[in-house]
Amino acid sequence: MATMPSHGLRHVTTVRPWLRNFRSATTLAALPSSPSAEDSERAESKEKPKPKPSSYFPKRGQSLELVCESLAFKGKGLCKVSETGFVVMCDRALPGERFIGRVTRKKGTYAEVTKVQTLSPHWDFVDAPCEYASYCGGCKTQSLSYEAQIRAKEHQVRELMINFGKVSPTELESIMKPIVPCDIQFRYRNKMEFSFGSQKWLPKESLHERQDGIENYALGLHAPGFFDKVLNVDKCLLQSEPAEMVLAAVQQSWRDPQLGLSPFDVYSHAGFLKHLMLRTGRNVKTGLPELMVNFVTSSYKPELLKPLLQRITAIPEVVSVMNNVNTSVGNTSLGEVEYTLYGKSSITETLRGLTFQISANSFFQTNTHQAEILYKLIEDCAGLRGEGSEIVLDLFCGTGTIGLTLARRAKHVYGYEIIPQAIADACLNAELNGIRNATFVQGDLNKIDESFGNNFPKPEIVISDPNRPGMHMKLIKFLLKLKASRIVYVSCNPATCARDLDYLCNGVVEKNIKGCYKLKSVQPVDMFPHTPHIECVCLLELC
Ligand SMILES: C[S@@+](CC[C@H](N)C(=O)[O-])C[C@H]1O[C@@H](n2cnc3c(N)ncnc32)[C@H](O)[C@@H]1O
Repeated sequence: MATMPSHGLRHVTTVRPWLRNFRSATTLAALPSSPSAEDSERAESKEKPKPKPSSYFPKRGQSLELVCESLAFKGKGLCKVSETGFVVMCDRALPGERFIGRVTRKKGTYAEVTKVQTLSPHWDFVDAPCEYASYCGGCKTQSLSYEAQIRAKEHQVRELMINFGKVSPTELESIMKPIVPCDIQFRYRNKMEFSFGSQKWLPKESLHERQDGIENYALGLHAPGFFDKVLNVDKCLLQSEPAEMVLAAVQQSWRDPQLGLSPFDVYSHAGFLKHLMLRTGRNVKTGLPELMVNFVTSSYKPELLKPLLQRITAIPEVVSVMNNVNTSVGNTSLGEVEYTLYGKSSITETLRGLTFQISANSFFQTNTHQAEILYKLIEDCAGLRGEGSEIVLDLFCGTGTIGLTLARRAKHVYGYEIIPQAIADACLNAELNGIRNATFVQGDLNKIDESFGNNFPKPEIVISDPNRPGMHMKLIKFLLKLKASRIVYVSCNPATCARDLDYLCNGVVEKNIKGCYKLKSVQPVDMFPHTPHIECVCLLELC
């Protein structure tokens, strides 16, 4: 389908008042307001007086006609109620889309709506290649052109850096680099986890087709907001071709009543099959893909899996079939015990010239292609002299991938991580690559005390790659006291990233904490096309 014509609203870049509304309802509520943001808000309000958004609050169940202005937190569409400017967030509303939304939830100073009917479609429309795109929680923006997706992500980072990071717009202009797009927009994921379920999720219009028993079984992805319902999928365009073949082979046979297989039921806790995890790596000698299939089951009954095993091991890329047994009533994919049903117990992948061994439960960057680019950016920011004289502190090191890629040019790398298995993998990966100047330690970085800095020599470079909540204040205080020359902050959540950058640069006045860093660069990277996720690599230098 042809691209939809754009109109005047498309290039609106200063929509900051929503952040003021939105901020108080997020985990960032405690942030002091940004003078630069307030100044620009004041400037805007002088130009165009509007009724105070706080004086208006739509009722639950109320229908509103809305236009989505941009994408915000979690990729939700940001809209403002006409006349009042009141902020409304809507899942799956895309920029430019005019629609009727029904208010479902009031959240602090904004409301959430669900889309009832699209009146006119969004800008930059493209046909979504995946048949499940409009239901699946994975790819929410597949029908938005890729160019528009990355523009929206870049815009989001810019807004957050100005409003939460308190970087002035002029300064940001000189330090924020254009987002690095992902050249591969499909088949980029090396890991997919599908769930077995006894209740198939159906779109509203097909609910009358609901059947009982086997017909209601599903293997696929949880429908957004439903822990008990699974959207049955026969393919997923994000995974590799061999993984696609395995999924098809399992789908063709697992419901056969003669096999006696049943999905785990989250209510009755009966049933055998919990998850199907597919991981794609690469044979380091041949460069060809190799695949691990991991069945997560509620008990250990290998004879039940035998017929499936026969089918999937006929696919040449399958080199490992694992069985993680999780007997708990919960539905997590981590097994208490792990069995190798076929082939090897791990697969391999290469990243920045190093080899990594990946087992069923070890963490590894899910987009290997883009991780190469991300890690190169991190290396560039770290700016190691290469004489082997500098100490690197790798915080939130996972399986040590970043630290190990830097170890070649460093004197020593010290990595910290909370998950013991990840630390074990990091040590194994160091050994596998003949790296002896790296030490990985298990520990909770949210619980460090005064003595933390005694565990390693003073580093010149700190890499910090926290998960979504960002860094704990204890760690911020530690870094401000440590005063390493450079901090490379890698983030998968630009909101908490902007907050932490502000703390490191400007301190926290209420807590009498002084900042001592200067933000030198902000580089957004798109690791996951069609999803709301945004990665950023930021460089801070000691003032
Ligand atoms: C975004 S991942 C980064 C992993 C690694 N740097 C990489 O690139 O592969 C964040 C890591 O932080 C770890 N983590 C989360 N909370 C932690 C905490 N409180 N203390 C230490 N590590 C933590 C997670 O287990 C995870 O491995």
